[in-house]
Amino acid sequence: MTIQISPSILNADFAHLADEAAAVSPSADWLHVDVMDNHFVPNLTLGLPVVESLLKATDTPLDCHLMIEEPDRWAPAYAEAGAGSVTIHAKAAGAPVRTLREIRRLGARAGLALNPGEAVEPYADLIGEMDMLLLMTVEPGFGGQKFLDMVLPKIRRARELLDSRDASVWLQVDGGVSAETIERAAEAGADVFVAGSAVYGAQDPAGAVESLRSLAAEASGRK
Ligand SMILES: O=C(CO)[C@@H](O)[C@H](O)COP(=O)(O)O
Repeated sequence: MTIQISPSILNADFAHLADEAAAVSPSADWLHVDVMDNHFVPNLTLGLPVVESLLKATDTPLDCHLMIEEPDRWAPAYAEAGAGSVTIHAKAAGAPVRTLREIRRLGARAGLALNPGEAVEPYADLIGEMDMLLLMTVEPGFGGQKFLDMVLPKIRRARELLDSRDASVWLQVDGGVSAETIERAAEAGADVFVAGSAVYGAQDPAGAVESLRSLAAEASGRK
């Protein structure tokens, strides 16, 4: 599995999203879009109209992370609009299997997300329904939080579980990922890294993406 970096635009300048996308586009594998509804998480960000505009403004595929209630109702529209990946939260979904299948049917990669305190084992039977498992390494809602080391054992368990069922499923981590923490997450088995402040807080966002990629590749022994 190759190392992939997905800069989070939560930490970008929302008044200049097209420019912010362009600032990482030579290096980033994805652009991570945090959709928050102020119900599932205590923050409100953006929704489908902004995603539709962003899709026209960049060639970098969008990795839409839905931190919303009723993802079963809303997720298909993001896939239909052209997002490359759509991730729903397991505990918010009433019918996760149906929704993951619908996301795939509409041509996007389907992701399932777990908060730091949620175990991975109850979702083992859903592995065949997903293209990516997202393990939050902070409580969802805000950028700039501290990486939670307590999630590392879960990353290791998830990696083993995924490899034993379907090694093609990506393992994403999101929250507090930086030059100081990415090696620990990569060693534990993550292969897709969301980074907000570590990229958009840097003088050279594209350079920061490349530095993170090198650190993760070195730590994991993968390219
Ligand atoms: O989903 C979230 C926060 O809920 C993340 O995507 C953050 O936007 C990541 O920001 P940093 O922790 O990297 O600053």
